[in-house]
Amino acid sequence: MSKYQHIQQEAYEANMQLPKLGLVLFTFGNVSAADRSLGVFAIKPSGVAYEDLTPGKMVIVDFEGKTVEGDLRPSSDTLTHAVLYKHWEKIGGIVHTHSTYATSWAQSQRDIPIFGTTHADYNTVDIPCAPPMSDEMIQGNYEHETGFQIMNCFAAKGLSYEEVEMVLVGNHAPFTWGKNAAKAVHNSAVLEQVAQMALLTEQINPKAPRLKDALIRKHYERKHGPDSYYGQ
Ligand SMILES: O=C(CO)[C@@H](O)[C@@H](O)COP(=O)(O)O
Repeated sequence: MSKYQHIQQEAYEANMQLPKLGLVLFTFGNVSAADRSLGVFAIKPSGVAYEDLTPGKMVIVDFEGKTVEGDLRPSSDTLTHAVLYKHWEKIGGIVHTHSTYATSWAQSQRDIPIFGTTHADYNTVDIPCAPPMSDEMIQGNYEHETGFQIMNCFAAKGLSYEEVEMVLVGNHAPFTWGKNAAKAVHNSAVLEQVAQMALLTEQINPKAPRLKDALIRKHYERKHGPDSYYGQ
């Protein structure tokens, strides 16, 4: 019996939500669940179909990206997860998908504008898109650099990972996170819905106005409590 079975179970259950929510095709995407007291996370094995997953197949990795337990190869995005766990100390779960609408915004290299209250319930800012990798980063370790691509974007925009729990990686696809894997999966589903609504909004009315800040504040604080608004 693995001493990591608790996070293997958490990661397994969260991974199995991705196809149920329509967020992945085939073996796309991956979810991880961390145990900070042990300094490790459990992550989906690379290239394994969701229907073939079991809790025991989740690979245990430390925050340096080194496999601690497991015979299967961890997800190809493992180093991105490891960088974020190492530097963003409050997150307990991370999701990466190639969900259609969020990925289309990521490929367009645009932030998702805040057009409505669905978005405002979860974020008071446009959902950020991290600029594509520099030539120098591309020559480096791609998955490792993706973690820094995300953190550099948040630093440049003055965003807190504890307030905004989602990002589009330019020319790639979305990553979301949260206090645990289930919350990160919830954020991935919300991101995909908001991305689809925003695309349709712009198609219906290319001049659709952004939501007024006063209404963003009202909606966000209704859900997250007074003085929780952090603005654009
Ligand atoms: O981002 C990508 C590919 O661009 C990955 O999420 C996707 O292919 C899934 O890879 P893994 O099976 O997790 O190694």
